Amino acid sequence: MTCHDDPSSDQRPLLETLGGVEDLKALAPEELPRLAEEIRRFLIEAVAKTGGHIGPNLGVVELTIALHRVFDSPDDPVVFDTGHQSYVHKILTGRADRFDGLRRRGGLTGYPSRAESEHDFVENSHASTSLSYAEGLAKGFRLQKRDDHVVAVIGDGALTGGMAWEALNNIAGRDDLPVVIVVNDNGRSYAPTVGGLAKRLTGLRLDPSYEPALEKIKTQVESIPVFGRAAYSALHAAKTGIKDALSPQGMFSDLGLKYVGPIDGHDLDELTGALEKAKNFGGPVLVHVLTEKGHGWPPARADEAEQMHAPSAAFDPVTGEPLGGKKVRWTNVFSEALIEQAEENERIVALTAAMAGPTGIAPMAEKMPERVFDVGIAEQHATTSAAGLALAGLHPVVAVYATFMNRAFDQVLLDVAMHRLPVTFVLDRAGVTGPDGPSHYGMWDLSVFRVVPGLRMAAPRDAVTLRQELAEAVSDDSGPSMLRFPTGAVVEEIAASDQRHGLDVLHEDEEAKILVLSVGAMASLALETAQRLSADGVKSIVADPRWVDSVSEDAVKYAAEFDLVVTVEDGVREGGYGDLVAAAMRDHGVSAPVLDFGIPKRWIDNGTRAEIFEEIGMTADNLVERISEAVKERR
Ligand SMILES: Cc1ncc(C[n+]2csc(CCOP(=O)(O)OP(=O)(O)O)c2C)c(N)n1
Ligand SMILES: CC(=O)[C@@H](O)[C@H](O)COP(=O)(O)O
Ligand SMILES: [Mg+2]
Repeated sequence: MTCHDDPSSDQRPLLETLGGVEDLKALAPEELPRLAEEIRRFLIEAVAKTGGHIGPNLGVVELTIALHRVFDSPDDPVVFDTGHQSYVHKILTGRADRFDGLRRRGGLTGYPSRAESEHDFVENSHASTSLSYAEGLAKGFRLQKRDDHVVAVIGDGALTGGMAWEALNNIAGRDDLPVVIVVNDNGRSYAPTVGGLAKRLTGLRLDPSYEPALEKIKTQVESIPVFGRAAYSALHAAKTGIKDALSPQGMFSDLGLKYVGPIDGHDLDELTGALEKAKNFGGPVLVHVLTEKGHGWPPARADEAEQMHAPSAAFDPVTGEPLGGKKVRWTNVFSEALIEQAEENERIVALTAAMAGPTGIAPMAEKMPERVFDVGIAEQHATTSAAGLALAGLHPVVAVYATFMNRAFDQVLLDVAMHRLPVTFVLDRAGVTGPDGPSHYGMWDLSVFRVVPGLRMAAPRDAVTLRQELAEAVSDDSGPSMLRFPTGAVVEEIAASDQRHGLDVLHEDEEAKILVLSVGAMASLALETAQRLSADGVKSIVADPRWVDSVSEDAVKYAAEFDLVVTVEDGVREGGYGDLVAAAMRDHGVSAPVLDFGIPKRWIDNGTRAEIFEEIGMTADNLVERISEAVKERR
């Protein structure tokens, strides 16, 4: 343990002296601003190499320092909502030396990880869950007569998710729960947070009667020689108390929640005072902390669109500019195609759950602001609001990441499909994504949504089919439709040589005895496999079904002409397209075996998309080997 009595005694970077939270608690208060500065510099240098959530984490440096000095993690669990802002927490809990592998296979994950540390609790990267975890933990502590606290750090964006309010209702219903809710209010999700809640929070943040008054007091009092700081910290307590009285906190206190704030989330003294107060309150309390996303780093602050929320690749540590070339991504093609469709059809409107930029909706919002709706991080509401828009005679397009669509299954099934409403869902990041880990893989949609009666599902294989299938979807008003495509760069065209039995033929050997059905972007892998098989004298046809929610009788009869049917999909194998084809063939008495390649039903650690495909055998080497074996067995 390094002596911290006299900060000047040890000029080593403080960060290097921190082995864990105990070392942090041993630091003198006057050393903390230097530590915060070191952490900021460390974050920028480290995340610039790997990509990651630099903006959100620069915003919680002081907050996380204060949290770990006031509370006793892990006895007092600190639960981070969404978890993308937990890098500082990882640094302070002894993992600074592992950031060179951030978000990389075998390295530090970009979210809390129980395998990494006893200080980590929630690994799910989906927003708005933290308060429910905290409420459950606190009830468990009460039952076990534990007198520890539970701290939940939830962003203003995550607070727009309905589940957070379900939890708040329960937390506020019991005044004995030792829950400290820290609302990390930076006014942003990616873009500025939307809705009445956001307006209310902004009102509190921008309360003119408070900010300048505070600034004046701070400057005048702190300038008093010798006693200035002591006098100011004494005023702090009084000010926070006065704040409670002055600023109308109806929104939370009406719920029965004790409200503390708003607190300057970059003022360590103020934060510490407020968190100490919350810790000693003895019941559920909400601390409203005002922070800036990207705080302390001009390139992040200057990024109007997203304040460098989540640069997925390396960037220049000085300018923040992305390194590496720009490629045309699936999202870009969708973004342009949506505008083309919307310009031709004024009934088309678009909805996003706080991700207009990442899902490609933003350009349409620029051009047609009255026809684009950002509902906050609220996919369930987005879905049923779209049902309402459809009932009003419009054709809504709901753009979400495939993994986040999971939570709106009931709304898709009953609020949209049972009413046969013309809503088109566009699922970006479908299949294996990579660095964000298993809760971000869009691997369940093909299995989960294909059981929805009347929902048509398309999986485009390239930019051309994305445009075509989006046009087909938004012009079909007979019921709902869903398109899904992966993250990353897109191939402009994988041309079909023929169309037969509702299939696009992409590759055809003469006298082929194997039919390979590839779903969406898996066409490239299927073609590489077929070419390798062909060279070995194993003849096949590769075909793309385009619409993957059903298999026509015509297509099944065609499959009966082959000795072996192979399916390849970027989705969980259980209940996927391969199962659908096998069932359709059984139903029609077609006996050819089906060899189905999909993502195994297990939690797969993060990595690049290629690393994960290698791990699960979604490679031409493995497909060639497995198909060749199957052919040999049939001889
Ligand atoms: C259910 C769900 N929808 C969308 C996302 C994508 N997402 C990740 S972070 C984020 C913004 C979070 O905003 P906030 O909670 O305010 O945290 P901040 O980044 O501002 O600290 C979003 C929309 C998600 N993780 N989960
Ligand atoms: C935390 C979160 O859910 C998003 O920020 C996500 O990390 C973005 O993923 P992409 O990098 O694929 O857009
Ligand atoms: Mg926010």
